[in-house]
Amino acid sequence: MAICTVSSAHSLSAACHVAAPARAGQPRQVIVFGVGGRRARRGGSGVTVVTCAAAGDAKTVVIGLAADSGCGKSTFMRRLTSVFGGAAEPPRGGNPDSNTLISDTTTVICLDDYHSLDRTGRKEKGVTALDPRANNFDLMYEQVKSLKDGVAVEKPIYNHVTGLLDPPELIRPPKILVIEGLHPMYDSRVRDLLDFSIYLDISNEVKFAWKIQRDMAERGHSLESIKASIEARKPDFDAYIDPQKQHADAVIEVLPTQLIPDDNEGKVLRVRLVMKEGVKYFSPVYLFDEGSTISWIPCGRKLTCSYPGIKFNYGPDVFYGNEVSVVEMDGQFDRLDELIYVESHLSNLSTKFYGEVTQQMLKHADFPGSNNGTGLFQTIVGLKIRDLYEQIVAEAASAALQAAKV
Ligand SMILES: Nc1ncnc2c1ncn2[C@@H]1O[C@H](COP(=O)(O)OP(=O)(O)OP(=O)(O)O)[C@@H](O)[C@H]1O
Ligand SMILES: O=C(CO)[C@H](O)[C@H](O)COP(=O)(O)O
Repeated sequence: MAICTVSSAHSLSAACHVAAPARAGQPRQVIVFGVGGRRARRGGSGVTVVTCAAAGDAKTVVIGLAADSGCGKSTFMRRLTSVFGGAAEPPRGGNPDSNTLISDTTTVICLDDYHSLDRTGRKEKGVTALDPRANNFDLMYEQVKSLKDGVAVEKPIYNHVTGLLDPPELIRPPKILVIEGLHPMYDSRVRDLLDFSIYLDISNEVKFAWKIQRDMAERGHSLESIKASIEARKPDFDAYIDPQKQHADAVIEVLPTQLIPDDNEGKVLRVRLVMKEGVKYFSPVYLFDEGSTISWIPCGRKLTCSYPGIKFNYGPDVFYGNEVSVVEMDGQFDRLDELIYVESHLSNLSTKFYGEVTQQMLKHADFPGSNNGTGLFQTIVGLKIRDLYEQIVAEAASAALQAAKV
């Protein structure tokens, strides 16, 4: 057991580095005397015991998922956690309005919890939740860093029911931490902590159609109020949220179909999976032949398609100055069990067995987007994240073995 003093209650992870040199296979405990910080000000003793990870332990892998509200983040998270098995649930016995979801492998935290202004505060100051001034990026950085370093944190909770900031909840370092919300890639310090980042890019037309579906059909909002809310958010969305996509390792773009001329129903979608080249532990998926440019209509004997059919495109491209590979699917599946035919023509899927993508899609056939490219590409990215995690763990284990030999 080592002893040290830190200048802020949020620097607990630093204590692990200064007080006890890491040894392979040996977790260490450090007693920390905090000389300031919130914990001490709240009347706490200022003394904390921190358990630090052993050298060679895989650090928490951190994934960032950015998107506007109502753009499918929760649906994507359900697909991702399902890839690892086990159900994701809010912290047991905690705040019923917690935004956190915990499963055996993953903890998903919602960055709305780092709003520094509550609903009334934003109204008084005339700022939206998308505005960086309504969010505490220092705390976001410190807590994500602590979790990545293997140290538990007391994370605030933004209560969407009351619009207030509730007392914090304890978050322990998981194997995989997903930070989802409006700003996972906005602050460069937080961005640098991410092992992989995804941006869900929903075009305005489609966002509007989904908002109507949820907020009008399911929540009783009027068409006018939905339009007004989208319009009110747009300037801040364009200024602070949308630019984050240039930093993403994978972008899922959701656009209106090009198979139906002047379609304005927004039911059939064209979805593009844009994958950055050269990202550590991530190799882009391809269709038929890596690096080539391909247009493929799979409809016919092996894939049933009704109007307007299905079209895939694949090829290299440049996205915000970065080399990327893009797989695109326009249209929707009639029969999900036939998806295996499409899956067998895609390579680098990081599946563990033949047909795993199809199996995952069939398992969640009731999730929104299961009959089109949104569900398909979210599932594929979920498998890629599992693969990335397994590579990082294997590398850490091999480093620990090396260290033990030395
Ligand atoms: N792939 C999809 N295809 C069709 N509709 C979708 C799709 N994904 C989401 N939706 C629609 O958008 C709504 C919001 O989805 P979801 O709850 O996953 O988004 P969210 O980003 O987590 O939202 P919020 O941040 O507001 O909680 C769903 O109720 C559904 O109507
Ligand atoms: O953009 C959002 C992310 O979910 C919300 O609008 C923001 O968190 C504010 O929430 P609420 O409208 O419940 O006060």
